Amino acid sequence: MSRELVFDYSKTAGFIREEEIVNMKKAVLGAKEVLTEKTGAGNDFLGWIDLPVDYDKDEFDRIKKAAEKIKGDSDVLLVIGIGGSYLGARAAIEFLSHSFYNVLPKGERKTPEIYFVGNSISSKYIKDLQDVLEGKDFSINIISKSGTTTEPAIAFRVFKDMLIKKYGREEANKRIYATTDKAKGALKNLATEEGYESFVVPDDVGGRFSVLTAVGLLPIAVSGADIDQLMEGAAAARKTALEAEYEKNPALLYAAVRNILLRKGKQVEIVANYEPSLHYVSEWWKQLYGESEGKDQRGIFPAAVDLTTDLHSMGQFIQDGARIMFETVLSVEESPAEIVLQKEDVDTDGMNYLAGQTVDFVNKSAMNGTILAHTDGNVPNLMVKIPSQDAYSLGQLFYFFEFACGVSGYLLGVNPFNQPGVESYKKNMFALLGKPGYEEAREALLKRL
Ligand SMILES: O=P(O)(O)OC[C@H]1O[C@H](O)[C@H](O)[C@@H](O)[C@@H]1O
Repeated sequence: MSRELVFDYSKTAGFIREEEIVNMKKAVLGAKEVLTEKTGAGNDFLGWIDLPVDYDKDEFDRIKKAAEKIKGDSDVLLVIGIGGSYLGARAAIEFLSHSFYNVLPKGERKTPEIYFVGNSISSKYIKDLQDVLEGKDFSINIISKSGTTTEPAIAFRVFKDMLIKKYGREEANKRIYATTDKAKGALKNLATEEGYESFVVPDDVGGRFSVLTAVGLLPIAVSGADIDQLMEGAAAARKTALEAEYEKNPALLYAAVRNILLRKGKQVEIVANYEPSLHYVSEWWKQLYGESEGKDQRGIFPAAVDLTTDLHSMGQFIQDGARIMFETVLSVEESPAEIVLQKEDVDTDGMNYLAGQTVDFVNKSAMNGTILAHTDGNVPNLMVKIPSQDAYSLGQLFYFFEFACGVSGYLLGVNPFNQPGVESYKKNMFALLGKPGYEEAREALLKRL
């Protein structure tokens, strides 16, 4: 079986004519050139394009060493970050690891349980996590490119304090790993002062494009996943994205098709998976496309469903509600597990007709049936075929989506690499929190509350 990721838009027939794809070629190749020649808006944030082949090898080795240390001295790794500083790692770890922490697959070495915190400001969540840590050895990976984001900074205060109480400051500092800017920001200053081992988020890589830097790689390595394979998969997808002709280039075709659909009024893209372990891949994708394209009153709204689960809740709307969406299915071609259904003596539940079939056959039948039902219901369908649930395939998937996102953003006419809109809530929050310098805004807001 081929190891290459496949983009299949054959189920858009009836919505898009092949001629329309041909007509987009010039614009897509133009957008690709703007991206790769670095002549467009946001061109100081394109470090991710060459990351899979041009990364800091010394740091990569340090990441592996740090991961080994954490595996050796910690039952738990806390990953503190938000947005692009946690979604990629979480997507990868859930995609690649066992679904549960309380069992150990045969022959596998126990790796630390990994919990994400700092991605919300929930007292209950923090307290519950403190309960989990009771009596356990743990380390912290605090991740913030800016080093000043409120949510992770709050969580870091709480868990750093817990770490120091448990181990004393000196040992605690050896259990803290800071991934941040190479020179600036509050976190960098703290890391320097306290002597935390530090990893760098390169200046020219924005948060949502940073999964293949230390941001993603350290937690992913701690989970036991193969980060060499991840980078190799990404390098393969990079080669295809840069070199393959338009007609055979998954990233370029995906960018073309979604922009054609948008221009036909399809303003929502629903990414659909059929594996619970892909839930956070969809979340990562939502940030990538939402922050990159949703600006200047433009963009496709990125949504996601977990199927078949959500067919029993959102399925009605997708099939029959306002016709504003298209669907992009993430299909894992080969399931890593095989469960065969057994025949029962008395067929009370009427399921004996499936005896001898695998659960994955049922899943794929549900998927194929749903795709046809949704296209019958006027929801154009795109498909991203992921060869298998391994690090190489995931590396390809990450890169494919990133490259397509850059091209798609330029096709749309926006700067795909900034996120000015995110600041608005922060300003209000700082004012309400009483942060120095926000006094005037505070007065104005309090009147409105
Ligand atoms: O890594 P940080 O600087 O803490 O940023 C974390 C996240 O929050 C910001 O507000 C941005 O909207 C995201 O793009 C970013 O990934």
